[in-house]
Amino acid sequence: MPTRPTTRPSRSWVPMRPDHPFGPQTLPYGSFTGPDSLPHVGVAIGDHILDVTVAWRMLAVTDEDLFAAGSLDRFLAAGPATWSHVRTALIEWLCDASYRESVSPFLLPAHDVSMLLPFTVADYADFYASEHHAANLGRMFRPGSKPLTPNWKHMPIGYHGRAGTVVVSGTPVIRPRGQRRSAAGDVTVGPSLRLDIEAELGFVVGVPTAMGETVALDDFDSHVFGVCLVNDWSARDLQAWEYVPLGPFLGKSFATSVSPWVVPLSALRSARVAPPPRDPKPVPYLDDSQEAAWGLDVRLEVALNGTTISEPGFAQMYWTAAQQLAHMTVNGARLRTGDLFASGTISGPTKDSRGSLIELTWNGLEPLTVPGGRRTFLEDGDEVVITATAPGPAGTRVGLGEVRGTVLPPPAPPARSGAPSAHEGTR
Ligand SMILES: O=C(O)/C=C/C(=O)CC(=O)CC(=O)O
Ligand SMILES: [Ca+2]
Ligand SMILES: [Mg+2]
Repeated sequence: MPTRPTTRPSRSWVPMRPDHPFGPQTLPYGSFTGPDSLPHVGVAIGDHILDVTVAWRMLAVTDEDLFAAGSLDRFLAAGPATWSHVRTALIEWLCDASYRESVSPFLLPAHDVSMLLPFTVADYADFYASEHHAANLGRMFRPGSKPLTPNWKHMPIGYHGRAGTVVVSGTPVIRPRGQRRSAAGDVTVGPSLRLDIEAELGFVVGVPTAMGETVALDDFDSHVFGVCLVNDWSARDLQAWEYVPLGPFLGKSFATSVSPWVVPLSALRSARVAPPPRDPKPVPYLDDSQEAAWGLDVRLEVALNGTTISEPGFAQMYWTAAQQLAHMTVNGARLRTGDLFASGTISGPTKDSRGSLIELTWNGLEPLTVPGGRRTFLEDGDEVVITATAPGPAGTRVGLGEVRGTVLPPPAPPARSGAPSAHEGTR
């Protein structure tokens, strides 16, 4: 385990409450619509956003216009030396009061701006790294079999998702349509009747690899820039009918929401914790017993219509992000800047730490009561907000912000499908 740095980050001269999760210990990066209506890169500081696209041009003593395009893409690709150089400059600008006059003009009130998807999502993969979640889903999807499949403790199980439907927090989620099979065995087409959430962390790749290259466990920090929050919306009825034999397809490809802020790994050093013990010992490329292996003590909160329904903790995840990246590249598949891989649903051992509704309501048998009524799965109009924080240096908290989404009804089916009633089923 690496030692925890204990130096307190300097206070910022930007006015904010002292325990603000977006204090100078955090400095997450995002993209927003600037005053000129174009995308700009911003860094959150308290309740403000520093317009980095403009500030970098005016203040940085470098020719490199890293942030001109208004997305994080070029910065992500630039790699660890640049990430660290920029963070050092930002800390100086925002904590050294002698910069107040030169930097203040580039601060905007955060509530005035609209946030954009922070980077171009290249490939999107989603893992399944919580033992509690995997066992719960196994019990519900495969009753009569062992909860964990025989491969689960040998490799981080995952699937490739749909990068083009990754959306920024706040984007409405349209209830997906698709095939589902009733308990009686009838196959119908219609809006999902079992729309669910999955509370996850996403890891954002900056530095690419070439085809054939692999990323060893201890090379993780050379490639991965930071972390965001993910809600992997899931249509459980579509999923249950389609997933054998190739895994999730349309049940998870219609929308995946991410938080607008990407928190750099360097802000999460105080949140590193030892991963749980693994039994059996993983194969050599996944064996981190000789490495400075780490999980993250990120604590999430899931709210449905304004009421907290779960508080999952990331620290107990069985597989680490470094093991996931090593696994994802062991076959030589290349990484691209903007690859996003999510942890899998974060569920703990207790009922109030489960990261999906299918677990919280035990497959719909134990409804929850929230504003709006009793819920098993999501109704149209429901709003889900996932927030998270992690320990920062010297007693501070590092905020990961939030990922938010409201469910909208699907548009009417195309007219040429005729009278929908026979196959639409009912909601
Ligand atoms: O066990 C299954 O068949 C399905 C599991 C999931 O739906 C989980 C999934 O998408 C991965 C995760 O988020 O943990
Ligand atoms: Ca998932
Ligand atoms: Mg998804």
